Amino acid sequence: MTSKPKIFIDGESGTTGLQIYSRLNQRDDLELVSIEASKRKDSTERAKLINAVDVAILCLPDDAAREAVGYVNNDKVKILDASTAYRTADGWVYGFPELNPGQREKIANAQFVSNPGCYPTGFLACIRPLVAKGLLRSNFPATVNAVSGYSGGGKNLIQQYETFHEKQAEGKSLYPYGIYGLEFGHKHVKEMCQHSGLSAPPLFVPAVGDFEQGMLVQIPLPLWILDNPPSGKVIYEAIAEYYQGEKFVQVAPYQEPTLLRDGKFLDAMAMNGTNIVQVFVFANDSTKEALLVARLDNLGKGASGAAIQNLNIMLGFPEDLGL
Ligand SMILES: NC(=O)C1=CN([C@@H]2O[C@H](COP(=O)(O)OP(=O)(O)OC[C@H]3O[C@@H](n4cnc5c(N)ncnc54)[C@H](OP(=O)(O)O)[C@@H]3O)[C@@H](O)[C@H]2O)C=CC1
Ligand SMILES: CC(=O)N[C@@H](CCC(=O)OP(=O)(O)O)C(=O)O
Repeated sequence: MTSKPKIFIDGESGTTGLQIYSRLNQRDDLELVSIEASKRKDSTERAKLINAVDVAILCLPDDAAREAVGYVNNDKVKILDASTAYRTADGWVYGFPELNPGQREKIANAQFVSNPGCYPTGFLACIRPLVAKGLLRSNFPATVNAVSGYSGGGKNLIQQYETFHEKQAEGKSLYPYGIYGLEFGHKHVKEMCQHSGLSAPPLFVPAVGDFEQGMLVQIPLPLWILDNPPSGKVIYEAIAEYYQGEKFVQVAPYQEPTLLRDGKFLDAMAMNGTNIVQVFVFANDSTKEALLVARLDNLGKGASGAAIQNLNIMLGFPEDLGL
């Protein structure tokens, strides 16, 4: 590798691509290679650039990402894919460094790394430690209720919301909070199942809200269905121990009311602009109920921040450079 690694972002003008670009553009330890605007979707030009850099970051819809991977003919080029296309594929390393012991080393040594999805990042951050430590059996029937800011839907959804905001005075309406994915089988379910270690797919109900960025992922735990239900404190301590020393996965103090706005509300936007996913454990031992919540910026640890963290690992740089 050259002393200044070359990076190409395919999809540089999309929501995820732009955020990666603006963070990398401030660094002088990398050389950003850009495609001419008029050739943005020109396959010959894209293929040429992909094979001419040290790392190509794909910030594209799934089909275009598959196309880009098909162009790779240089085994020295590393690919970091932000799309859903390869998150459960053989031959790819899952880019969630904190998820399992040894995951960082796998990312560092891989040619092909898939950047995790925003919702799966929240789900996996909460559930993986409990499955890995045997506190939840692998056939636990997990459910996930989650809300994302509208930037989670990329340029198209952003434009729909922004158009609505501009025309609001004319009485036009757009959903302030809407659940979706009601046919089930959302594109993230397989990813959540495979990387959590659960044997059955979680029942996942995503939602979008009228705020641009931010995300809450909730996993209710009806502990009374378990033979030996752990207490809330035991769950908290298991997760806190799993992520001890991690900078970008932070476990919030147990049942700490000052973390709630007005002592009541968990604000979806509090991690915006950071690469941190926060994990919360709420529980009532007498009713044997618990709730795990992850809070993250869907474009931070849910996309662009995670991509930069992975890029740093892939290049052998300190993991938190530029974050
Ligand atoms: N938004 C989010 O919160 C997250 C998104 N992701 C993933 O990142 C990827 C990109 O998403 P996002 O940034 O939101 O999407 P956007 O729609 O905002 O951006 C996608 C970009 O890809 C470009 N593009 C589409 N087809 C091609 C092609 N054939 N060749 C070159 N460029 C192309 C688009 O250009 P044009 O607009 O001109 O078509 C656009 O600039 C997706 O796979 C998504 O799943 C990951 C985590 C979170
Ligand atoms: C609000 C919204 O529409 N969100 C998108 C998920 C965001 C995304 O593109 O998925 P990744 O994070 O896996 O890339 C959706 O549900 O399809």
